[in-house]
Amino acid sequence: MAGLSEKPQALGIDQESAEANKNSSSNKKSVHNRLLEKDKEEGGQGGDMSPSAGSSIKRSGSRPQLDVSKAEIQGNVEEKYPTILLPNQSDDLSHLALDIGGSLIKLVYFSRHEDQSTDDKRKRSVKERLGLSNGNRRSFPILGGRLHFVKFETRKINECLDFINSKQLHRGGAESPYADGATDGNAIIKATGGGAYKYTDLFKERLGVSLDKEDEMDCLVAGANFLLKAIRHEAFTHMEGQKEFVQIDPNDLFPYLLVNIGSGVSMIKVDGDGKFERVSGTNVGGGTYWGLGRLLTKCKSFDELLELSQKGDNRTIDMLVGDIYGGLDYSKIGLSASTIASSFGKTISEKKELEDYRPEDISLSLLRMISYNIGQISYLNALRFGLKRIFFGGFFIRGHAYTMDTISFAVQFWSKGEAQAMFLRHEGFLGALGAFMSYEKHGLDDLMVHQLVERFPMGAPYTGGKIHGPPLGDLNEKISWMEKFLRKGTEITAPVPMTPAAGTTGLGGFDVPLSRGSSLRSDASALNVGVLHLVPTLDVFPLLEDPKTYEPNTIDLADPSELEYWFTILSEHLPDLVDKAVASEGRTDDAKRRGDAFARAFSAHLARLMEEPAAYGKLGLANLLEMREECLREFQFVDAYRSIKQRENEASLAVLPDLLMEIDSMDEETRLLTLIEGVLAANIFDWGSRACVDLYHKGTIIEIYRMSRNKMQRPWRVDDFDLFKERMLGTGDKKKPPHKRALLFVDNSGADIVLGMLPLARELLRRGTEVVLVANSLPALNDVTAMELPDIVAEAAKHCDTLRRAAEAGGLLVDAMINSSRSSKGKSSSVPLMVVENGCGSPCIDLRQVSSELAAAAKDADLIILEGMGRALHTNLNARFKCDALKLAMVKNQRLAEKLLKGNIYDCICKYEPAS
Ligand SMILES: CC(C)(COP(=O)(O)O)[C@@H](O)C(=O)NCCC(=O)O
Ligand SMILES: [Mn+2]
Repeated sequence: MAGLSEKPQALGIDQESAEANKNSSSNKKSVHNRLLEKDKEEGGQGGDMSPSAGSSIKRSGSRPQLDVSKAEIQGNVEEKYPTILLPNQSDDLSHLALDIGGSLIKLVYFSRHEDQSTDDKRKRSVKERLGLSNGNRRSFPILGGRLHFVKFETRKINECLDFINSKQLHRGGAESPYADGATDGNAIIKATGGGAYKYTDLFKERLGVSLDKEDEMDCLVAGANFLLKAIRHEAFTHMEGQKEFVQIDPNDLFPYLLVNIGSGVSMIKVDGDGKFERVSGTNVGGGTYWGLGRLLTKCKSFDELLELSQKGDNRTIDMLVGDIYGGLDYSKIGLSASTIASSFGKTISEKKELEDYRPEDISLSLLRMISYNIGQISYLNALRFGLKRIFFGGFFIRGHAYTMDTISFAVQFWSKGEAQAMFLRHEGFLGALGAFMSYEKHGLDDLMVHQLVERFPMGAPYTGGKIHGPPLGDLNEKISWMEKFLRKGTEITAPVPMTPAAGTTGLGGFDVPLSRGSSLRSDASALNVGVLHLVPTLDVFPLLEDPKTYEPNTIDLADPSELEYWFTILSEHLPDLVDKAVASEGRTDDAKRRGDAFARAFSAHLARLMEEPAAYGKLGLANLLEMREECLREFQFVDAYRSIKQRENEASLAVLPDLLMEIDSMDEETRLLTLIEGVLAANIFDWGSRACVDLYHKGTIIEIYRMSRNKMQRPWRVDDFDLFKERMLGTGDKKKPPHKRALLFVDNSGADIVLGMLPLARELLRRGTEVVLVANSLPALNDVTAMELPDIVAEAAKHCDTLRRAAEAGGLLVDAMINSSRSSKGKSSSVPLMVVENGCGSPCIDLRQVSSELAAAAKDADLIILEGMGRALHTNLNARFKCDALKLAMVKNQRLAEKLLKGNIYDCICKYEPAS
């Protein structure tokens, strides 16, 4: 019987190793503490502090056991064994794990991310004020680093060994001081898969490391559990060529069926972390497809066979219901004429030999037969155990659209639409990730979705679903690589047109899926796997009404026309952006070279995403805008709009006193309206909008600002001002208490912040509301950053007592006021003005991942004001909050104005939503 006799992958739970693991992790803490104590006794100099012989913990002998430089006590110093943070200690962290399969070697490795965040005065004062500490770092020693996913063909194992060696991954990474030293032969790498046994000697010989074998099934399940809980859109469905990402609630994940399709197939019922049972399997799997396919078609590789199937037509091989019923459906039992009645059934009744059949058709029939069979058995097992979800993984799938479609069809067909097959973006890395997680506790399994950010470095569009090439060491190598690729030809970078959404081929329930189009590069639909950044300081914004249903993006790029439009906009903006970026670095030759490489890299990302919009996961406009900024940073452009921002700040600060005087001469109601108008008008200074940039050639900053203010006519396109005014000023005798704390999500530098948001902040402060200015952590276009804001506030405060007192009270003016004759510090009765960073480096904001500073500041806030197109329109227009929310933006794009608001460019929105 299928799946029972041979058990090609009958890997059960290894009780003994599970026990050993349990013991070793419970021992770990005390050993660790003992080590610390011992180290303290010996003067804390580190040195050779390897655990005593006989310890159950296997540690690499190739690296020092403890590096206590810059050690810091965390948490309660009164505790007997306080946790000590060892920022330079890498021994705790194992850097590499492998899954060595028959055809592919998968690597997961960790690199420590240099903590570039500066602990400046602003940060320290915010931390003090909000009662923040670095506490969460201690429970996640691995955080603050990155996980990389790389694969090699097993037959080219030497390339893999070279890669490990060049990056010194077996010695703790190239940054480790021990990278160049000789190993003493005790270094250990966790590995799973058959190759962990087969290549033990080779690893020892070439790298001097031992492979510590981990059970394959343990690893698969651990990897799948981690991914499904920690990556927001890890799972997706695949029907008729369309991928749709599925949001899995980490608290409602279990039980599920994991179907791993390797050479054979394992079906695993997963009930929790480390709790699983292999409930079934089938010996008809990937090996069967490849083996039979090779014999029947003479193909030389699995990929070649798979590629052949894309051009096949299985009707020449398979016996369909219609073949039996004279072209008719067997409608009584619900079978259409095009349903496969018998795989390969047609070949029995014809006087044809193997050579008479097209290899393409054979490959397709075989692929459908096997995928269909696996889908059916999987569904029956899900039914047997009452499992709602089936996740498919394993090397057989390897992101192949047609395979996924066929499995999905089978599950849908047999379950009559009740069940759905799901696939995993990192499906190839489940085992390697699980092996990585089997190292002693490093906190990876405690990670939360919001602490992970996936980024796609410049190589992503080129590697696609393919095997990784040699490592690129530094920026110069990256640039040369880009240049080389451009010379080599365009076949890799050029977008491959998608097959138009054709109709079905008339094959009924198992029609050949659309993804079979021959014009589609075979791996084009495969998904990229990015680098996972583990960021301990990210949090979910606590004022979101429902984080589970929150969707940051307003624009749905699943709509092809939207996608094309925004891709064109971004491509057209590139030359100007490169020009600004190169200018920001003094137009040196080096900057020009980096500018070119950036333009190529970003264009390649765009081309890749045009080819496969889901290649990097769920795609929204915010992701594209952020990727552009990330790509600039990758080529070391730290702040492309630096000088523009400075110029605009200066010009605006010069007119601020006049503006404040004008505002102060107004009655309360006119003042509030003027302030809101001011914010909307000043939001015109946006270097990311093509129309605005064209406008800047037509006048000075102040002229444009005046023009914009003069055009502010109500009603605005969305106009809730009266509602907001009522909340702020009350009606008649009915006054409402002021808001306790307002979070102002500020946008652009120059007039936008100085003449728009600061005067509004001042009004709130005057009314007794604490104000928190929330600004970007990193530059994006001409957006003001949290680092820049204190100086701007200090300048503005020279013209305004309210701002000065509030800034002092908020600890913002420590430096600026040092020479002040006033000594009101500490005695001030003013409510404070603070600046917090938002955790982003993008013009948009995803409120599921904000800085812990912002999350802490939000706790006492009862009003939030989101300003600008990026934060209030592209993202968050539809977001609902637990507190009052005001969304203010000028729409600086004609199409968006038409589409979203049935309006015109330069229309404004003032959307007020009281707390629900
Ligand atoms: C990048 C932006 C979101 C920045 O807008 P902001 O948040 O500064 O108001 C916006 O400029 C934009 O959507 N630009 C692209 C569209 C265009 O050029 O028309
Ligand atoms: Mn902006």
